[in-house]
Amino acid sequence: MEQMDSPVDSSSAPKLVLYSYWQSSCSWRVRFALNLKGLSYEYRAVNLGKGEQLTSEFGRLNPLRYVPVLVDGDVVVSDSYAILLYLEEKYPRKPLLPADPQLRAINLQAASIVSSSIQPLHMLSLLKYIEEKLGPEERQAWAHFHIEKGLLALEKLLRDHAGTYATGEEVYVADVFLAPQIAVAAKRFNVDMSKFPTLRMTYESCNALPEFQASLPDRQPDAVQ
Ligand SMILES: N[C@@H](CCC(=O)N[C@@H](CS)C(=O)NCC(=O)O)C(=O)O
Repeated sequence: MEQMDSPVDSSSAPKLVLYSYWQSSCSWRVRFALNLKGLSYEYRAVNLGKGEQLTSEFGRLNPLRYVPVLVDGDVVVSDSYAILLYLEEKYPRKPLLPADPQLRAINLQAASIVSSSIQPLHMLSLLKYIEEKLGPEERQAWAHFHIEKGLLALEKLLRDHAGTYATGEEVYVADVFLAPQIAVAAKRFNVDMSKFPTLRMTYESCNALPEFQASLPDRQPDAVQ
């Protein structure tokens, strides 16, 4: 596994370690959140293509064998949703959840739709399985159907709350989960984002942020150009 530093400020201690894969949207969420909070971290690449998640070393960190995993001293947290909530409590600067209960619930709901009802239905291992059992066309049709279903729900959820970002004028956890998901939908699965104007607009706002730019897959140390 490669070890490199993230491009963000290096003043915070103790040093956080993020196990990540450049193309993983779940890892991307955490990279974006760490950057928004201005937290520096050591990047440890886990090459999912080469099966490095299956090593016994990685299995000790996350028995589910998925990235991301965050290590903060003695604390090991896997699952991007749990990591986000951990970061929010441990490092409250630049809050990623709003104080208003309704807005907070909408942010959590949006993050949950991405992490429970979209990404798990197009994850690599599942799509490989579908392709093996049913063929490449079914793989693409399955992914498209579930991504569009989730994005439509998000479009409806957010259209009355969005401002520059998903729930107003501040970047919150809804954006942290949405922006990588939108990029993957459009670039990897050719989803037509013009059907989701609110989501597309929030993506463009995130894309303009240096914290998001630094979290892009091809800016990571393990990226293959
Ligand atoms: N709910 C988990 C999902 C983690 C997950 O699915 N990670 C993917 C990359 S985005 C993975 O490690 N896949 C490896 C595999 O499918 O073998 C999270 O949000 O962190």
